[in-house]
Amino acid sequence: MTAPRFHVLIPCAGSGSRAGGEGPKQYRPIAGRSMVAHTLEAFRALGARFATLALVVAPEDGEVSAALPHFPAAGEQLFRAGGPSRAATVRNGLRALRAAGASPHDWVLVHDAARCLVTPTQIEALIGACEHDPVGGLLAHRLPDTLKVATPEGRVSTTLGRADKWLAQTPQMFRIALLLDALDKAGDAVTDEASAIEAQGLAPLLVPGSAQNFKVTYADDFALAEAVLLARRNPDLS
Ligand SMILES: Nc1ccn([C@@H]2O[C@H](COP(=O)(O)OP(=O)(O)OP(=O)(O)O)[C@@H](O)[C@H]2O)c(=O)n1
Ligand SMILES: C[C@](O)(CO)[C@H](O)COP(=O)(O)O
Repeated sequence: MTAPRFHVLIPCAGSGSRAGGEGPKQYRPIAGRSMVAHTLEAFRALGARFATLALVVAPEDGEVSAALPHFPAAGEQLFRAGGPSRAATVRNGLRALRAAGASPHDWVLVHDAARCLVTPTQIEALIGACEHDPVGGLLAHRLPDTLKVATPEGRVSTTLGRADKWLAQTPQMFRIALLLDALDKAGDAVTDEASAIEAQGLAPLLVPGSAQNFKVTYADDFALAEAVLLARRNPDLS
């Protein structure tokens, strides 16, 4: 069998409702460029590591060309195949990847457009930890805070032990055929790829990520993301 290749799939078809503001959050400027431009840059920095770098946007998307003027370049694909949920977007993107020539046995790294702080070092760490693993895995961050369970009235009902709790991040890396089959069976309720794999009775590998690889979700996350990106440009601040 030929060696598996690595593909990147970036779901970029969300509406960003929790972030508020005008238009989908992934196209809003952070530190001088669109959020998704920063996301893409982290993968482009790894050059020939990836056979395909694909972005999945909504069919009616009218902003991606302005947000990413030099996309798609060679080895890059724009799929106008976003769906109503993140899971649907990823499923449609995986099918488009297969139609574009990716093999069932190849690896795919699925990464949120909204995690614009991921670094090439973190991506390489995930690949290094997973490429010989029988299941695959995900970047994740050990829960740093005490974890409370709430009552419907907004009071604490109990406190959970945190030693075995991790925050799921992306990229999440699995074989294409395994992931597509798992997502087909899981439906739209799963919020990440690992959940679909878990539902098949498999145990994805947790690979330590970083608190900085957070998902820009709420309005005040933009300022934090911008501060981190600017600090990385200025080593005196980082
Ligand atoms: N139907 C969807 C929903 C989400 N996403 C993508 O999945 C990633 C993570 O989703 P998140 O940012 O949490 O979702 P949004 O839908 O953008 O935001 P919200 O849930 O606040 O509306 C983002 O890159 C988003 O663009 C997608 O491609 N298709
Ligand atoms: C995939 C993810 O980023 C892992 O934390 C997250 O589950 C996306 O979920 P959301 O419901 O779209 O925020």
